[in-house]
Amino acid sequence: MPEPTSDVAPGKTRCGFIAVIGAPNVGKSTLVNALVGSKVTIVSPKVQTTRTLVRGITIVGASQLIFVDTPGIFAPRRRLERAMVTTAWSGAQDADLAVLVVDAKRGLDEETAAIVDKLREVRQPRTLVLNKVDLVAKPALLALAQAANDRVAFTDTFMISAMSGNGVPDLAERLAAQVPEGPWLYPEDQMSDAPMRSLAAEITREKLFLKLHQELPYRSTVETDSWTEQPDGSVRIEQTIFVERESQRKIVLGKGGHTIKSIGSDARLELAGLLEQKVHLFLFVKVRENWSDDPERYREMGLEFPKG
Ligand SMILES: Nc1nc2c(ncn2[C@@H]2O[C@H](COP(=O)(O)OP(=O)(O)OP(=O)(O)O)[C@@H](O)[C@H]2O)c(=O)[nH]1
Repeated sequence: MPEPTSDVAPGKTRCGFIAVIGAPNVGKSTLVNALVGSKVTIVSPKVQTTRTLVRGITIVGASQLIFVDTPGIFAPRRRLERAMVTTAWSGAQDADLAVLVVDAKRGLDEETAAIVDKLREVRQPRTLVLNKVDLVAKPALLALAQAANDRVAFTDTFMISAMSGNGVPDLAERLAAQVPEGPWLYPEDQMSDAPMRSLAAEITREKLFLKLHQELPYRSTVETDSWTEQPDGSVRIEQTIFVERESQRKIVLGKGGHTIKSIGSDARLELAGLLEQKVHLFLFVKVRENWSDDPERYREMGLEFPKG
C-alpha cells in the first residue's frame, strides 16, 4: 500500500477501493476503461481473459477511485480456475464498495443469479450495474433490475453502456460520493499501478489469443523477462510465452516462425503507441509442463494457490 500523497487537508478528500465483479464477458474491463479513460486492462471478445488484479485509478471531484478489476467469477473446475474465483471474491471483500456488473442481454441466468446470491455475504455497499443496455429494450431492463434487487438489496442500480460510455459519468459520481473520507493514496497522474511489465505481458497474451483462439488453451501465459531502456530512447522488451505441450509451441511459432512474428508485430505496435516510444520486442516460446500446478506461478500472478 503506497503512502498517502494528497496535500489537500484530510477530511476534504475521499478515497476508496472499488471491486468490479461479475460473470466472464459481462464488460467489467470495458467499464473500468470507460471510468478511468485509459487502457489499463485487456478487453477482448473471448471469455476469461483477465487473470491478474489490475487497478485503474481515477479522480472524480475530491474523490480518488481505485478500481480492482477482478478475474471473472464463474463455476471453477480446474485448480487455476479455483484460484481465480477465490481471489476475485477476496478482492470484493477487501474493497470499500462492490460493483456487480450484469450483462443486461444475458439477464439473470444461472451463473449470474449464483453471483448475486453470493453477494449477500459482502458487507460493503453494493451497486448493481446493468451493462450493454444498447442491446436491450427498456421494459426488460426494469424487470431485470427488479429481479436482481429482489434477490439481494442493492444500494443503487445503474443502467449503462460501458462501450458507448452512456451512464458511466453518473455511476462515477455516485461512487465518488460513497467512498470513505481520507487522503488520496496515489499521485494524481497515476492511472494504473499495474507494473508496465505485466501490462506488456497482457498485451502480448491478448494478441496471442486473438490470433490463436481456436487452437490454444487459455492456460498459456506470457511473462516479461527484461525491460531495458536504450540510450536512443527506445525500449527493448523480452518476453516468454509459456505453453504446456510441444505441439502448442509449434502452433505458436507457426510455419517458418510466421505466427509468432505476426503476434510480436501486433503487440509491438500497441506497446509503442501506449509507451509513446520505439519498442523492440523479442518473444520466446517455452514448454512448461503442468505449470498450472506450480504455486510459484500463482504468486507471480497475484493469485492465491488453492489447497487441494
Ligand atoms: N454491446 C455492448 N457490448 C459491450 C458493452 N460493454 C462491453 N461489451 C463487449 O462485451 C465483451 C466483453 O467485455 P470485457 O470488458 O472484456 O468483459 P469482462 O467482463 O472484463 O470479461 P472477462 O475479463 O473475461 O471477465 C467485449 O466484446 C466488449 O466489447 C456494451 O456496453 N455494449
